[in-house]
Amino acid sequence: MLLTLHSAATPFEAACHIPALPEGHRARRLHGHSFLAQARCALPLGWAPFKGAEVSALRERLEAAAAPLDHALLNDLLPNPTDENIARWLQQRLAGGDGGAPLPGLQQLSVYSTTHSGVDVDLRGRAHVWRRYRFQSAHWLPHVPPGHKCGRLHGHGFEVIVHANQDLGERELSIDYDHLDALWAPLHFELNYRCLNEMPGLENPTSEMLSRWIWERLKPQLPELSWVTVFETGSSGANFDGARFRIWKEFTLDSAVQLKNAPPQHPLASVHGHTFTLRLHLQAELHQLYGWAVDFGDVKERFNPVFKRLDHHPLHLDERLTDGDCASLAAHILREARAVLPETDRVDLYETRGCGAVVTLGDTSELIPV
Ligand SMILES: Nc1nc2c(c(=O)[nH]1)N=C([C@H](O)[C@H](O)COP(=O)(O)OP(=O)(O)OP(=O)(O)O)CN2
Repeated sequence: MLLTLHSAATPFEAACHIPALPEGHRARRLHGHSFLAQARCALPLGWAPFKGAEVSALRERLEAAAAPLDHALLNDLLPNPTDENIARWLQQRLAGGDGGAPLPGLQQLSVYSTTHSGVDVDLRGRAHVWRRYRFQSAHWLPHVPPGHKCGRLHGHGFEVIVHANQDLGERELSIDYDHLDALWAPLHFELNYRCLNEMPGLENPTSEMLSRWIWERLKPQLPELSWVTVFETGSSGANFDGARFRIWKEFTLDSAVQLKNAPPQHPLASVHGHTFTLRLHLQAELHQLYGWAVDFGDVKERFNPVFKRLDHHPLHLDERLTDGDCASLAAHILREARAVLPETDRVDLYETRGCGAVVTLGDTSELIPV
């Protein structure tokens, strides 16, 4: 069954200190962040003023709920303004606690205090904490067909996101990211400024193999670990959750749109455009020899005809598209992608950071931070 989640995000600038942390901890001191709050919702039909206005209406609702946080001292509103507590506070306001209309279908509320850390609270109230790390390494893929560019020694600025579900363990990770940093530090030491192929267990260092290698090292010490994300490049990567691998490839689409159902004076009724961020997600068994689910290069090549029909085009003039809103476009892209890449089970499409839609045939738990 196809599930559509609409997504909206709003930034806010705020000061805070966290008295619940131990004496001497840096975050007990007054400090500040450029935060981002993001809501993902399975909105019922008819919730927005017109079909296609879901993202803008959701953004307005989220902005209203988050307004008191902007340029504020968060401790005036919350005694311990951790990312998790801010997310729960926003969740409660979106449920009608701020006097506004209760937001239906809220699946996930995320708060990121930085671009490298954040917390997602799901509809059952479970907190998922994530933290992003980087390392600089070389590798080559020894089993790829002759002439494949990844068979040559090359390198990447790899990024890893460690995702933890607090329900799986005892710790309140969202209050103190230092525990994750301490567990990551020896892995960073092993991986950074190295050639990955020389490391035991990484003789074929695809993103998939690397995500499993990291999982196997972290999980015994971090029962909360729920999955590991490896970004091999800015546009491609893999997730491993202890059982299955998922990969994604990201594209940018620069296209014009116009919403069919917008009333004449509404801004969305005029021809406008976006640099869309499009992410295709695929699930497949690992190839025995290559050690990957699907080659990122193949994803790009097989998807290219679909991409070319959408990129630098006026999408509102394309008769195959029902409308130009993110959810309609993402549903169309998922259909077209599956015709050439049947392993595709999800499409994320954002018109601006955090604002867009996720259309999926699979589960939505593995949401990668925007
Ligand atoms: N499923 C996988 N496919 C590929 C992997 C991998 O680990 N898993 N690795 C590679 C190469 O190492 C390559 O460096 C990365 O591939 P790709 O995303 O194609 O890299 P680009 O940055 O060159 O992508 P562009 O979109 O063309 O810029 C290959 N495949």
